[in-house]
Amino acid sequence: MLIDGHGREVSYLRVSVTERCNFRCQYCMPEKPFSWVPKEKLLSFEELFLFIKVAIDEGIKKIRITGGEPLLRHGLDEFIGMINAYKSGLDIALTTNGFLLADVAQKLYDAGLKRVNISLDSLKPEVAKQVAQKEVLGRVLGGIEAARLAGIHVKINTVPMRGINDTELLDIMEYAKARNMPIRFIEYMENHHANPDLKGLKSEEIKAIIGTKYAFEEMGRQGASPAQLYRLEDGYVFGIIDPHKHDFCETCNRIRLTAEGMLIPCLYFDEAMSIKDAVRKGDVAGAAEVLRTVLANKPEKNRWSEDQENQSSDRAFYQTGG
Ligand SMILES: Nc1nc2c(ncn2[C@@H]2O[C@H](COP(=O)(O)OP(=O)(O)OP(=O)(O)O)[C@@H](O)[C@H]2O)c(=O)[nH]1
Ligand SMILES: C[S@@+](CC[C@H](N)C(=O)[O-])C[C@H]1O[C@@H](n2cnc3c(N)ncnc32)[C@H](O)[C@@H]1O
Ligand code: SF4
Ligand code: SF4
Repeated sequence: MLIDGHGREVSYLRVSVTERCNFRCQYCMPEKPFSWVPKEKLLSFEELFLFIKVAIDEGIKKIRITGGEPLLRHGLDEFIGMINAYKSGLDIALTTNGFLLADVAQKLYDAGLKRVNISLDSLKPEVAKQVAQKEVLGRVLGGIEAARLAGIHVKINTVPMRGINDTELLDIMEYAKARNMPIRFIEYMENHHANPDLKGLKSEEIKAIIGTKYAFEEMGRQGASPAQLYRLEDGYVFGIIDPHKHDFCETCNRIRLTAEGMLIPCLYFDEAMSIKDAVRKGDVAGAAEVLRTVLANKPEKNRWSEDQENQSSDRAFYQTGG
């Protein structure tokens, strides 16, 4: 079992397999970065897998593949197959923008992927284009349908933004509800890489919008999940991820690994330690040592939750994987 310096059990590893992306979302990567990490600095799937095995042996039970856009990396199905074959009963999931999903959904399912979280910020082609700065909606919706058809459990992620998609939150929720897919509204997390003019909606505002049409009751948070859950009268459950609240980090159970091998203890802060040397030498004990050190130094909470206005993180979401 992995316990961090604040006594929290850490059992969830998020692995970013690339920082590159085919979208330029306003809240994440509105402009192409000055340079990408050169290929030789990225860890191969074999190197990532070496660390993942160490992490599983130490107590990781849930692994989420993310990015950048993870489906840009070729052979992702084989990578998932490797993890799936290593230990039974792991919760293996993917977070994707869905654009490239339709063609690979069945292969991913066959490799062992049972859950996918797909970002959907609008059901209007022109608004989706405004957010991602590319014509995307048709392919994203196609990806969602293909994943469902393949038998993958789909969850929708939506970032509510003032003046962009705030009039559509009910429609997006109803789209998810009609397909029996859970939805999470994610509060925009201020970061220095995003469009500086962007304003996110806070949890109270999101609830007020849903409340104009539906009555719902608060269910609290489930286990270590960051989402606050709400149940409509007909039983449908929606969630809000609210990192600006103080209680959000109390049950944090996760760490993040980037495509170049930086192990990140918290999404907000810049601190990280590299596992690259250890895995490139095949040094299992060294990799386990880095893991323990990072856990010992995991921050108690982020700074989005502090009372000052405009707390903004230096971390790029496309590098950490969100
Ligand atoms: N601040 C903060 N935000 C998080 C954290 N984990 C997830 N989020 C936010 O929630 C978004 C959605 O997360 P997903 O990638 O769908 O993963 P998840 O919420 O762990 O998904 P499930 O496994 O389905 O519960 C992330 O991209 C972040 O924006 C966290 O530890 N801290
Ligand atoms: C960084 S993306 C990576 C995976 C994939 N490209 C995608 O968009 O789903 C993971 C998640 O982070 C969320 N995200 C990115 N930047 C964010 C921000 N500034 N605030 C809140 N959520 C953000 C996205 O909406 C997405 O659900
Ligand atoms: S949120 Fe995902 S899809 Fe959008 S730019 Fe970031 S990594 Fe790409
Ligand atoms: S912000 Fe940091 S401490 Fe809080 S839940 Fe996310 S990773 Fe954990």
